[in-house]
Amino acid sequence: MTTWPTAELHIHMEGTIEAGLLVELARRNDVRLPSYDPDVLTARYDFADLQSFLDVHYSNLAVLRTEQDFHDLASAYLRRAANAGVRRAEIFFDPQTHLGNGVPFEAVIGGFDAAIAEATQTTGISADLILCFLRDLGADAAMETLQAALPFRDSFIGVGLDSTEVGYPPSLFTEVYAKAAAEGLHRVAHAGEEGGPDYVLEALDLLKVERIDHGNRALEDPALVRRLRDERIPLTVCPLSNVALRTAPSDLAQHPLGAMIDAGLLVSINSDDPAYFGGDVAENYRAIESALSLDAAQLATLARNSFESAFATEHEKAAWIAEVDAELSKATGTA
Ligand SMILES: Nc1ncnc2[nH]cnc12
Ligand SMILES: [Zn+2]
Repeated sequence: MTTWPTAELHIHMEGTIEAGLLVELARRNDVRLPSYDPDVLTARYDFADLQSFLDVHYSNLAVLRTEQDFHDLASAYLRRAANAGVRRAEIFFDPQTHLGNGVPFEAVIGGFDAAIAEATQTTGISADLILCFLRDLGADAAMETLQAALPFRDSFIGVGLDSTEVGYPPSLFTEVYAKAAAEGLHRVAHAGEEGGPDYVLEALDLLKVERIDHGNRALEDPALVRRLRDERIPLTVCPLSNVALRTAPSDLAQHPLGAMIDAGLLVSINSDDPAYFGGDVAENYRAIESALSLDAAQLATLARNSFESAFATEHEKAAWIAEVDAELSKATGTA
């Protein structure tokens, strides 16, 4: 099977913490875990919904204490990503979680920045950070976080919105996103993962986002689907995440990606929190390929979509898209 060159645009750095590293960091920092056996920890990753995942996820993040920890987390992800075909990664991080754990911004950003610079040197991967606000902590906390982050403005390219969705609509964050736009930051938001199509509309109209993370429930509103198609608004879709969090049917063949492709939407394939949901981005491509019986041309379109949706230069995107085209020629024997 082909490993497609891709951009990974929906990936939470904290959600890449494999159980082995989790245990290593817990021992390093003397933090209690329910078990110190990575297999036992992984076996407990069985989620009823988004919130039940978030509870485990945030609790695990107590193991991240020092700049070295953040460096090691990012290095491990970037190495795996490069092996999974990722040429460009736009990586979410949740500073509020770490600030709440008493870790200074400098340690988080310092560790991530160093790891990204090293990975770019060794693997050629291109990567940038997107600072996410935890929507359940509210708009005032988000604004404070943005202000606290501005001294590190050069270390991230945009802002996002994640965590518990239902009950925390995008409209709450209008002012924060306006401030981010004024600072020249890109804007994305999780919407339509558990929340309805109205959350997607608010993210577009009030937050002026450039991409929607997930967006599955947009399909419930035909006028919104037409708008997403006509305006080529990217959706960063996460198939294995949706199955693991039960926001899509357990049979991947029923995943809304098929309908999104049929509707002509600008969809890309992503892993979300690969340490918890059973696969990296390449495994998401493979799972979707077999569940939806996609052919090489359709997979190449998904890969091209990911680059088209990325916050990179047109020159970089064209080079990556040429790699996809070369891979397609190889896969179809037309090289
Ligand atoms: N899938 C997801 N939805 C919302 N917040 C998240 N944080 C990490 N993964 C998330
Ligand atoms: Zn996500």
